[in-house]
Amino acid sequence: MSLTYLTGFNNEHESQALPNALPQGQFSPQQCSYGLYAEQFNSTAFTAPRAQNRRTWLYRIRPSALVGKFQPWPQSQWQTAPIRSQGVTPDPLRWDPLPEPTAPTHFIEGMQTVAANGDAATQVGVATHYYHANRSMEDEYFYNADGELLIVPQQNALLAHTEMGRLQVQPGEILVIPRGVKFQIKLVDGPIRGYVCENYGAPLQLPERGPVGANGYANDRDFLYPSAWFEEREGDFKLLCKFAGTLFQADIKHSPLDVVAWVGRSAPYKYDLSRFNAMNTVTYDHPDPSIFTVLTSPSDSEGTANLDFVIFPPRWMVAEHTFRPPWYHRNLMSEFMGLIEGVYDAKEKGFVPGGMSLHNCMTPHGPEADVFEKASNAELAPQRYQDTMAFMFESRYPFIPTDNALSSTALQSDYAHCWHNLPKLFNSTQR
Ligand SMILES: O=C(O)Cc1cc(O)ccc1O
Ligand SMILES: [Fe+2]
Repeated sequence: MSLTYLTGFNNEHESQALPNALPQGQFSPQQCSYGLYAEQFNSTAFTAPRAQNRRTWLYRIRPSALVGKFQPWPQSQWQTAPIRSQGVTPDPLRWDPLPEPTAPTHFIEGMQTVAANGDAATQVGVATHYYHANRSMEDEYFYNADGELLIVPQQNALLAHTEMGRLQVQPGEILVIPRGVKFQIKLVDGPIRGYVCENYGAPLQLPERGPVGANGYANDRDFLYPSAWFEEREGDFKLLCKFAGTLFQADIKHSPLDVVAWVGRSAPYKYDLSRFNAMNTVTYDHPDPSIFTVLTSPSDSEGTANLDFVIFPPRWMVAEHTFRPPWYHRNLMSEFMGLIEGVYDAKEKGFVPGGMSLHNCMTPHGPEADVFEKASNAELAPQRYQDTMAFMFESRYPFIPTDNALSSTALQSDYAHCWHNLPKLFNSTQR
């Protein structure tokens, strides 16, 4: 399917699916063209500073207020912080890909929470989820009042139908859906799976570039927003939502994806991770992974993110007289990782595409024993890391894994063994 997109991160985009549907010179005319209703959508406070303010004006067939009464929708696998878990542990954790559902399952039904931190009610922290879907959402629509969704497909493309239009996203690309935007996820070429970071905090933004200058990392122009598109569809549908940690459903007699025109900065967007302009050392030592930050959700403490979304893309490694893989380390920040494709440099075995790992605050980790041995003795010719894409959801708040994730058959019982045969190399008589 060929979709058209608008380019530029956080621009005030505008788009209309019918000519002259978008009012000119004002947002709220006495009567909108085509008999549309105007609706303001704010995913930041009215009074948020201009640079952070995200709002969109929607011109729609019916206002969002036309919806039935919400009732709880029993769906137990999507959980919300604060999480009370029996199994908190400072041990490093790693999972194989989670088992696929056997029953027909759409994107919201197939969302399983792996870990969460902070408290959604105070707009602090994030949750990490794993999704599977083997069927498209058809008569079900969804929005999340608890946070923004960063979706990282790992298997097969998905098609998002949203209030602002349609976006197709494949493994190697990401999709961000602002808090509150109504959407459906459709299958394109078979069952889908991947990762989600639900961000309860400040919306994701591009990190500063500092002395790197005016270019590099993720470039604004590579972020793609949808063109206006609408459904004029009536029937017996369900609007699902998550609010204050509970999933709800309401009857709705029309498609809520009925926005004919829109203008503003709060809209879903996608980004192709292969566009990331990686910076790295051309001299020596392994820099901190913050050089690979694609998007960040700041917290109230400068430089100490609620969420950093970091990738490990294909790249040249040229550091001289250097141990090139990640060093052994312990970190204030908590690190949740996933692998979209290929092999990750610190872990050649056991961390597989579709798998996950969790190294919480101060949990020591680093290269597995075989990688240490190999990298300590490798000839340091320039080397190209190819066909690989790992990522990290990094947060200042420790991730509390859910009981479901801790009792999953996919949890590896022997992960820490990857370091257990690191030899003692110390020899006080040999420098
Ligand atoms: O632990 C990890 O594998 C992620 C990571 C990668 C890196 O290159 C440096 C630090 C870091 O935490
Ligand atoms: Fe790490």
